[in-house]
Amino acid sequence: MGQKRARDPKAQVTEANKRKKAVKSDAASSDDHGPVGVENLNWKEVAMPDRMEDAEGFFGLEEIEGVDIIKQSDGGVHFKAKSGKPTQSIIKPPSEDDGEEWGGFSDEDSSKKSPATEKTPAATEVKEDKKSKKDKKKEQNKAKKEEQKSKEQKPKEQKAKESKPAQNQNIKAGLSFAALDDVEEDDGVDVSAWDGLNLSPETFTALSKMKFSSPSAIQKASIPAILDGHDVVGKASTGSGKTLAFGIPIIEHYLDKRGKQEEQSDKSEKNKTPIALILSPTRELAHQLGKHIGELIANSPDTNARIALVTGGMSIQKQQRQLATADIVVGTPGRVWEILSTGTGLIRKMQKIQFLVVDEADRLLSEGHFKEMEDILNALDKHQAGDIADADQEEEEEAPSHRQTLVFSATFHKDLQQKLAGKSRWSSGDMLDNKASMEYLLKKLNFREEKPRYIDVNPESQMAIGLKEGIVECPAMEKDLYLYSVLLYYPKNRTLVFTNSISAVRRITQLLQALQLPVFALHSNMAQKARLRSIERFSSPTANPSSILVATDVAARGLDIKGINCVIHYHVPRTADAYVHRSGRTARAGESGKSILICAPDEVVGVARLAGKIHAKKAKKADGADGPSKKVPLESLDIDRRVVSRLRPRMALAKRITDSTIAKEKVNTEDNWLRAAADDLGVEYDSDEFDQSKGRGRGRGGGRERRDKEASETSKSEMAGLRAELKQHLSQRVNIGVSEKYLTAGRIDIDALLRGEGNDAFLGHLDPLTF
Ligand SMILES: Nc1ncnc2c1ncn2[C@@H]1O[C@H](COP(=O)(O)OP(=O)(O)OP(=O)(O)O)[C@@H](O)[C@H]1O
Repeated sequence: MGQKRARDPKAQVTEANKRKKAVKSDAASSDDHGPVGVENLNWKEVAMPDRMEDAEGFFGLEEIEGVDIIKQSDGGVHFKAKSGKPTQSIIKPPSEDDGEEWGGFSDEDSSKKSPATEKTPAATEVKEDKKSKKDKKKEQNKAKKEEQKSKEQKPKEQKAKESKPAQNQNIKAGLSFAALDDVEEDDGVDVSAWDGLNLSPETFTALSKMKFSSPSAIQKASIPAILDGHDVVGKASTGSGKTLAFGIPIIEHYLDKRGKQEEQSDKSEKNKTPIALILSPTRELAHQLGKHIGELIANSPDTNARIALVTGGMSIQKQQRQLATADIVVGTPGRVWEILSTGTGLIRKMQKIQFLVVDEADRLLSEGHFKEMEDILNALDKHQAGDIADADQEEEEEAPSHRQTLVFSATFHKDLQQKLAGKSRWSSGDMLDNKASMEYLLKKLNFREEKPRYIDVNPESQMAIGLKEGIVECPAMEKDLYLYSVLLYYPKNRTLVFTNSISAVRRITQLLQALQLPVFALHSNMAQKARLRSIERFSSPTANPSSILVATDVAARGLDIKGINCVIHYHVPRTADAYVHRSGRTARAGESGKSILICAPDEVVGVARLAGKIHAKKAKKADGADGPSKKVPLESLDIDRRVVSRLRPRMALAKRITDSTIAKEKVNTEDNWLRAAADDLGVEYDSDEFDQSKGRGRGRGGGRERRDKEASETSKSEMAGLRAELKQHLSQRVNIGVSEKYLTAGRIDIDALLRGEGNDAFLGHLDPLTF
């Protein structure tokens, strides 16, 4: 099997590589050996940003330097290397032959392959004698490892050549371009800590290249159980590697299945069925899951598993095309169901999946996703279902599921946890309330085993080990000021600010922009491309290290952005789970991070209760006492009063600018709306008359309307004045008690100031916050 895999590299890409090899020697010697053809020029692949993966039909880009183009009298074009002789090639109109670069998503030439004899990975597999299966696999792995070792001893040059096909294959899979950078094979780390997990050499190589030297606790516990064919319910803290806990076994299954198909010469694209459906509650998370598993594939030699991303906000036709040849489908329930229900036979294909993964299960199985989840789960288990028309008419028939169901989250509320762990019985009854709906969906998951393996690697704490939690108390009307102060206290931190509403995201983003901070917004009313763009700008390694993302809870779950040092809860989260997930955007994968709640006095009691709930087990253990501890593990952070008072004038100006901009936008939108309505009714619209009639109405909201109106009436010159004044403030450091006349009077470390050390937002000594 190993040999076959070694032979498998895609002919197309190998061709391209051969071409490149020829080019390099041609180009290098063009001076000596005469002209080179257009296809033989020294083209270099251009690394594409991740978001290009969504560009319709855009496959890749190559560039070339140092070539002169000479026009001929017959209309042809010659090439000449700048320092060399003219070349002979003539640009031809594109012909079919020129299409060799384009592979798209159905790039394999299925006509060359023998017809498929689809072998469904059925429940019988799990009943196989596990011991003999394991022994067999161990032997295979040993052989494969030896083969891999001998490969690794090949000269570096040759290895580099071999790594190319894997790169291009993954471009075909439409995933992370970031992962496609050339990785030197000997750049990997020692991965012997993964030895006991019975993984393939391909996965070992990928883990080594990804520098994952050892499995996380959830990976160590879940991977063997999943490889052994069990249903698994996995609970582990945020950022602890749950994605690969199910991603690795899926890829292992793919490699296994591909091996079997190779043995049977069964490679038909047409009869291909996906092996896994991974459901996620948000689009961003689905993209990230695809990207993360895509990186594993990209780093795994000769592995060409294809991932289809099926989320809203993107072209449905493209997703349908991708889905037809996908090995792994990652999506949000709404769009997945939208595509499945188009009646093109996809349901029948999806019924053959080996893995159903429900990520962030407590969210997916609760309100909001009920209808689509129910539809998807029903469709997966319908007997002989072809398309939705058939499915609707058929009698619902329950059959034991052949697939494995994998359910993961950092939080499972108690009831769900007990049900999943098989500790309490399903109740039948009224399906209308939320709890009953969840129970109903749980039953619909249709585990293949009576009791799934329940793996909880952190029963005591849901929070990441490296996370510090703090609380800043402030007057209710001064949250903006305190938020700004905290941001200035931690100037070189990448910070995620959570609010409870879209309008707050908009307002705070504008406010911080007015204060010249590098800030981006994320909420569900933004267009999908804008959402992804915000995340990309915020998370890019080249982004400002002080970048701020202001978001609703759409960013609370699952998002894995490297280098977030600080999470600020501008609004107190509505539930304890939301607090856990929001805070979990920092201190990931063993890193450290801070989570800071900004609290008005009347929110403090609720916050203490919330924190007590989250830390109850840990506190109980520490105290050795019964019941929740009174000690709340949130550190109280004291913001220096001088800082607050010195920042007040800036904030007042920034607020006036922001309020006025927002009010103007609102008035314009309202005005446009009323004008359109008046047009529709065929009446004349008079804004003054309308304002007067509004003014006659009394009651709630009148004050705000008046304020909005006043703000919207700030003239252009007033706005310019406000902006100039604010600019003036922002051009100076915030002086916290230093005489600027006598800088050398001893209260300031001049050397440090000249070296640019310390917090350059302030002038004078500032005690750092206690964590
Ligand atoms: N074995 C490992 N060693 C080091 N880093 C790892 C390992 N496995 C995964 N990671 C990294 O850990 C980070 C978090 O992983 P992942 O997103 O899967 O966490 P999670 O448990 O799903 O978090 P959440 O609950 O927030 O969704 C990722 O950046 C991933 O690359």
